[in-house]
Amino acid sequence: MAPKDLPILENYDISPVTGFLPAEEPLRVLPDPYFAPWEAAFQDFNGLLLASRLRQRVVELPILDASRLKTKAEQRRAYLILCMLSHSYVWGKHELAAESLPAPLAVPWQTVADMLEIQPVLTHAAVVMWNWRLLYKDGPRDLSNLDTLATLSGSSDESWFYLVTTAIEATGAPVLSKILAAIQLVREDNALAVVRELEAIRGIIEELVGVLRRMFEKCDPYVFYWKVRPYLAGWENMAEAGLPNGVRYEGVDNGEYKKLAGGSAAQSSLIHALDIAFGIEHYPTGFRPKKTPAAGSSTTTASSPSTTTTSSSTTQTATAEAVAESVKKAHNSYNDDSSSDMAKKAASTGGSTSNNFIQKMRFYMPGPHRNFLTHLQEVTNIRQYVMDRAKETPRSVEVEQLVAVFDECVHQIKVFRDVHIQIVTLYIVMQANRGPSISHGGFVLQPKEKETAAEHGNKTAAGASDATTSPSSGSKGSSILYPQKVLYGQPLGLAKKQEAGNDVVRGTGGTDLIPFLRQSRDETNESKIIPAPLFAKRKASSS
Ligand code: HEM
Repeated sequence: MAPKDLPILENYDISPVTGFLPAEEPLRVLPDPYFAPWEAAFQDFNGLLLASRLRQRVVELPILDASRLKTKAEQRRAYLILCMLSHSYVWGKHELAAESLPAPLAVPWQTVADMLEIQPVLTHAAVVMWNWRLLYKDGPRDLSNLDTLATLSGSSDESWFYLVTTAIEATGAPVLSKILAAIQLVREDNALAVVRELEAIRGIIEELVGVLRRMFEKCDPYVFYWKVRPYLAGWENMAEAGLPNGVRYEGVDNGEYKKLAGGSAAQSSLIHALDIAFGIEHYPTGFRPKKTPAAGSSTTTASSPSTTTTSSSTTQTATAEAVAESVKKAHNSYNDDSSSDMAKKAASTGGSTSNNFIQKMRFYMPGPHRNFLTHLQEVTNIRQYVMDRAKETPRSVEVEQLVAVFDECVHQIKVFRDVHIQIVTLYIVMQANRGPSISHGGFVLQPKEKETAAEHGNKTAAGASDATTSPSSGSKGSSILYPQKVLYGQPLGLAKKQEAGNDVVRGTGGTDLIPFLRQSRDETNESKIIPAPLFAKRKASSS
């Protein structure tokens, strides 16, 4: 049977030059004056939020007909506006979270999300891929020439946070054509040419690591954790933040609650494409399939996630639908299960599960990009080829080179994940452990804390204005000099101080963050053809 055709990037809304980023700069304003009320609210929304008047402004908005958005560029601009206004509305500024989103936002948001085949919740696509402009029109898409169109907090730290990620997408763009070229060369059994493509890919991944490291330069971890991250949160696993059921979208699906995860670069199709190209598989946290290191290679005893097993004879559309369904199932199932339950389930079914957080993140990508990943999964062959050639005895120089460069690529993805873990440790774990520098963490007091304060006869504690004499959940009194010692009960949103002795910090999807990220890194490392310890030894001796 003839192998399935390789995907053509342009058919999936992907540019060979800019990758998953649109080839043209995102629109700075919607051209149709009909949408002027949205643009006006968007222009003012940072100020309205600060003045606690955004919610009032939102309910005054008309319910506009989003089907009038004709081009993809217009739909993306509208989606960005509606994502930022809606997350600002739900989380507020020093306000209790709102569990109902008014129709002027909810109705068009759902319509635009359907048009883009994405979810009506803030995503990586909104804030990273469709939220940039070039400072100099003819300049590069890198950190010397990029600015954001909007931020939720109005801070340059938030801009940098998005722009580093935008620059990663731009830097990684050429990798997509090279992956496809390598797959074609494998089909032609042209090992030497595959080596050349992989060398180029290795160089690009190294560049990605370089850009990622620049996060530390201009994004302050405190600002990120306490002022930005709370707004990126979605409404899944947010009971503690006051949204146990998610958010009701008024005028949509009979006003049913939706539980949707918030924005995360785990939704970056670029990183998913690299994982697929190099055969890196991820499993639920706590569940690791057994490895059988044989002849310098490693194979998993667990069956692959469902996306890897789709028959290549099915039509592209049917396959895309099947996989969309499987991603949806992974999403729902992930919502229902804790990661340890999933691990048990995975173990009891011989490891056959696709309920991994990373897999679930495809649900939050734009439809064409998700479909591209599905197609790529169906044709990926590089890893299998390198493994097969590695079994040859004796190995030719060419095969030695092939194995070495394949492992170098995987190693760079592993280094990317190492740096990412350092970032998450500084930007999330350490901030959560230190606590906020104002005692209420910048969040509104919840009624029960006010009552508790009143019961204690401490009048000033009920207001957030005086941090010097307030009671806290943990310690007695505080000093304005050492405010980080004291928190008023549970602050809202994702930003919260860790309780002493509790070292579990959770991600937006409810994952136990560090074990999840470490496992993802280790799964990468273990995907080398030459087992990782041997690879390290060889690398040390060659340098
Ligand atoms: C301040 C910077 C960053 C922070 C604090 C951060 C935080 C996180 C967190 C908490 C997760 C766990 C999943 C979740 O709950 O969303 C995650 C996953 C992930 N992040 Fe980031 N991230 C940052 C920057 C980036 C950048 C620039 C990229 C580049 C594309 C990236 C790519 C990923 C990927 C691919 C995952 C999925 C896990 C994996 O594949 O190993 N992150 N990140």
